[in-house]
Amino acid sequence: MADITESSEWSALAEHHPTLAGTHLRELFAGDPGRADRMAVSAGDLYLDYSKHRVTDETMRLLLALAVRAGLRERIDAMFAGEHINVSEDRAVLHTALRLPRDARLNVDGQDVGADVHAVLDKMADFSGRVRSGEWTGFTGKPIRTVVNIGIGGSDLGPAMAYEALSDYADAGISARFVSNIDPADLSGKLRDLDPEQTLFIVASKTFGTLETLTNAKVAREWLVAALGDDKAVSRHFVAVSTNAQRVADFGIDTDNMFGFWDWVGGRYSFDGAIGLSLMIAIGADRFREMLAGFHTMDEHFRTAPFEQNMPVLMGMLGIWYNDFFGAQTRAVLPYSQRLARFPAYLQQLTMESNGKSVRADGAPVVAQTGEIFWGEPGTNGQHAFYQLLHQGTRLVPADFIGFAEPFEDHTAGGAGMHDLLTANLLAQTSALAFGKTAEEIAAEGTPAAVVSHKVMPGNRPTNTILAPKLTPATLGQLVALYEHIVFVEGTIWGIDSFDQWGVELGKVMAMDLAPALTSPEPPADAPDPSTAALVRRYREWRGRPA
Ligand SMILES: O=P(O)(O)OC[C@H]1O[C@](O)(CO)[C@@H](O)[C@@H]1O
Repeated sequence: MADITESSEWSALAEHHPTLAGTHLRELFAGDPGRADRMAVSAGDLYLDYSKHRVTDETMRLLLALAVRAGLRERIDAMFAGEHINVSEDRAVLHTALRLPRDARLNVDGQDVGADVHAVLDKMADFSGRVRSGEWTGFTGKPIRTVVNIGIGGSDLGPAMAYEALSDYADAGISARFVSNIDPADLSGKLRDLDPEQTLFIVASKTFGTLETLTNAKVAREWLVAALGDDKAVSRHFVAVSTNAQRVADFGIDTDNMFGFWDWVGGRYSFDGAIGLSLMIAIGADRFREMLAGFHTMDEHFRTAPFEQNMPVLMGMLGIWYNDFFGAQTRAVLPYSQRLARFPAYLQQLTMESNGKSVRADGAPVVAQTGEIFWGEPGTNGQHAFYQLLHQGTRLVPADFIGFAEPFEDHTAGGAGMHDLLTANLLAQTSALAFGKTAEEIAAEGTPAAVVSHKVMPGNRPTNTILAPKLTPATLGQLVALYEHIVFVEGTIWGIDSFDQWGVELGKVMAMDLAPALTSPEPPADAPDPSTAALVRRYREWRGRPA
C-alpha cells in the first residue's frame, strides 16, 4: 500500500497548513462575505454549516484531492458492492444493506442479501406487533410491559441510544431497559421494580459468546424462573438476537424466537437490523422502517453525491485536516437535544473501535495519526462543565454541534420557548468559539486592566453545525449513517481496516485467566506481572480470602 503522506496531495496540504494556522476565522469571514452560504450542504433533512472551519476554498479543494488520491470513490463502490474490504476478517462490510428498500437486489458471495434482510425485518415486525398488541403474553398470560435488552458494545449502545432518542414515539405502553455491564449493580438495578410476569428479555449478542451478556442473561433467567416457579417460563420471556443459532439453542432459547443477522454486519453498525428489536417493539415497525429509510437516504447521498457536496466526505476530510495537520486529538460532539444524551457514547464505539488502529489494512504501521477521540455531552449541560476549556484552553478541540428546529414540547419561559433558548445557546456557542472577543472589546467595556487578559476569548475554534427540522426516526437514521460514513472516509485516508477490533481481545482472555486468581481458596501461584500480583493480593485480602 502506498504511503499517503508521501503523495503530492498530502504535501500540498502540509504546505498550505501554515497559512491557515496563522489566519483567524475573523479574517476569513471578513474577507469572504459569501462564505456562510457557500460552505453549507444539505443531505436528506440534515443541513451542515461548515463555514466556521479554518479552511478556504483552496483548503477544501486540496482535502478533496487527497480523498481522490486515497481512492475514496473506488472504496465507496467496493463497500456498497459487498467486496471483502474487512481484510483481517475476510468479510464484506454491508451495514448499508440493512436499510436497502424491499425491491433492491444485492447478491453477495452467492447470497441475496436484500431478501435475507427483509425476511428478518418481517419476522421482527411480526413479533413486535404481537408483543405490542398483547397477543404475545408472558408465561402467566399477562401482556409484556417492559423489554430488557441484555447486550454490550454494539449490542447495547445502538439500541439504547436510539430508544432514548425516539422515546417520544414509544406509543404502545412498552418501555425498554438496557443491561450491559457485568457489574451486578447494572442488572439488579434494572430488575428491581420489574414485574417478571410482564418482562421480556432480549439477549442480544452477535457472537453469543460475550462474557458480560451471557452472565447477565443467566442471572436474569434465574431471576425469572425463581419468580415464576417453572423452567418452561423461559420460552415466553426470552428471545435472542444473534448470528450464532447453535449457541442460542445451547443457552436454552428456542431458535424460533431468534432474530438473525450476518457476519458482514459489524456489531457497532448493527442496531438498524435485528439488534434494534427492543427499539422496534417500543416504537413499532412502521417507525423503525422510517428510520431505515433515513439511513438509506444518507447512504445514497454518500454513494452518489459529488465530493464537493457530499456531507460525510466533507466532514470526514475536515476531521483529517484537524487530526493530521493541526495535531488535534479529540472531537467533541455536542447535541442540543436531551434525547441524544447517549449519542456521544454511541459514537465513541462507532468511531474509536473502528479507527483506533496503528497498523494499516496491509499490516504495515500507519503513517499518520489515526482515530480521533470522540467525546461529548448534551448542550447546555456541557456549557456549565467543560466548555471553559473549549473556549479558553490551550488545546484545539473541533466540535460538532447538533440541533433541531422543532421540539416535542416547548414550554414558554420569559417570552421565549424553552426550545428557542436551547437553540439560542447552540448558536451563541458556535459564534463565540469562532469569533471570540478581543482584549480591546473587553477593555472598552470598562473591564479593569488586570482582568482583561483573563476575559479574552481567543476564538478561532472550529465547529460544524448540523441542523435538522426535528428529531424523527428518519433524521436519526440520517444522522447515524452520516457518522458511519465519516468513519469510513477517515479510515480510507489512513488506509486502515475500520471493521475489525482485534485490540479488545487480549483483555478478554486475560480476564478469564485472572478470575480464578481472585476466587481460588488458595493464594494464586502467579499473576501476569508484579503490579497485578500486588493488586490481586490486596483484593483477596479485602474479600477475606487468603492472600
Ligand atoms: O454482540 P457481541 O458478540 O456480544 O459483542 C459485543 C461487542 O463486543 C465487541 O466485540 C468488543 O469486545 C464489540 O465489537 C461488540 O459490539
